[in-house]
Amino acid sequence: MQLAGNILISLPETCLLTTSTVLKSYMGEYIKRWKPPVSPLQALCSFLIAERHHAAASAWSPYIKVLPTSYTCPVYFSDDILDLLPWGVRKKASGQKERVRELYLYSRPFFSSLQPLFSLPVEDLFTYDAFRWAWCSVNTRTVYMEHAQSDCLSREGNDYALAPYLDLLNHSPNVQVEAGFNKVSRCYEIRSIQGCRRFQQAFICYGPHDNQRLLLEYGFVAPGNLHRVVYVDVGALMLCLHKGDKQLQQKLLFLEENGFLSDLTFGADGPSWRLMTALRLLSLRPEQHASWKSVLLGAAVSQDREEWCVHKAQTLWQRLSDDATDALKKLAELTDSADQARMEQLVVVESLRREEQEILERARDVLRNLLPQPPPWQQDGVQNTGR
Ligand SMILES: C[S@@+](CC[C@H](N)C(=O)[O-])C[C@H]1O[C@@H](n2cnc3c(N)ncnc32)[C@H](O)[C@@H]1O
Repeated sequence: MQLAGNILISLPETCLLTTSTVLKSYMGEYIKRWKPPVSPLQALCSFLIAERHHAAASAWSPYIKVLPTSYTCPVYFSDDILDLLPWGVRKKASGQKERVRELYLYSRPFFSSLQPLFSLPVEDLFTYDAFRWAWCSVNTRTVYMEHAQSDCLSREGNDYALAPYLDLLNHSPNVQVEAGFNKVSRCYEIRSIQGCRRFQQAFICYGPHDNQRLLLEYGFVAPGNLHRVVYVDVGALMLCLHKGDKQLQQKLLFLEENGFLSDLTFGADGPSWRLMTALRLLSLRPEQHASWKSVLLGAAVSQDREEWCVHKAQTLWQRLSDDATDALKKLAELTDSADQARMEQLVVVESLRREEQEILERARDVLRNLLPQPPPWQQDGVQNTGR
């Protein structure tokens, strides 16, 4: 039985951990005094680290105790595991790791100012490891809740709320919910719209995310995700292009200016429209310059250019497929000597790569059908009788 329209969970405002909680706490005065103001994210991370240290003495202890002690998000990955990711998400993950470390280094003077609150040296408490844990706790578990800007905090987004108990809900791409703070009941409410069934595990949807985004932000992959795709990066695209094309740079610039050099993908239903459109533009001969604009609007130019595009898509497909197979081989080698934490990270990466392989398998069949089929007597296993 569907639970459409029913409230799945309603959490009173007093149970939410937000920047208001932090500003009203023992840490509030320190934050208010600090210049330039710390960001809402820094404030929440600092508070989580301090509360974890206070253990049973903290009012938030029942919550902190059930938080994961470590995460399978890429900020925890060592370089050899990052190297197993597809190019685009690897680049984003490395950037994210760098930003978290920079934020930690930037926050250290503020952490030092908190020394009067602790008997232990703050350097032993506010370590990079603790900061990374707090950052992942905020990044993977907060719900969106707008707050009024506070003069004591920097102007960066102040829309985080840690919501104990409510944050136990896992993600499913197949459900629809409505979530938000109800100003009348003063509760954070999640209402089921579609996909939740009585007596079954309740899921919520974190957003229409593909698997790379889920891995990057939440440290997991959803098998069979209806938003799953395999990305084609510009580097791979360049490798399969004809270097003798004198208009190549001009074409690439034109594609970039029109937003056609990103989000080029293969899905289970084959190469995306954007990928085929970019290839179509790249396929044009010098004398077809007049067709550039119409191609971006979806026009096909000629049968031989269409075939060129499908062949290039097949070359790209092969590269992506080889890359996934290669990564899975290397992954198997690392698994042999992995401890539990690394093993959990490898399982997530393996799951991403296997999903990729499955998408590509399906895309291959679609690609085959895009080429004109040879007459029956030229197909494998069919004898031409000469009649
Ligand atoms: C808001 S928490 C959900 C509760 C979490 N499962 C727990 O036990 O604390 C988000 C985290 O749960 C995990 N998660 C959520 N949905 C998942 C899913 N469909 N499959 C695997 N892990 C999932 C991921 O580790 C993610 O970062």
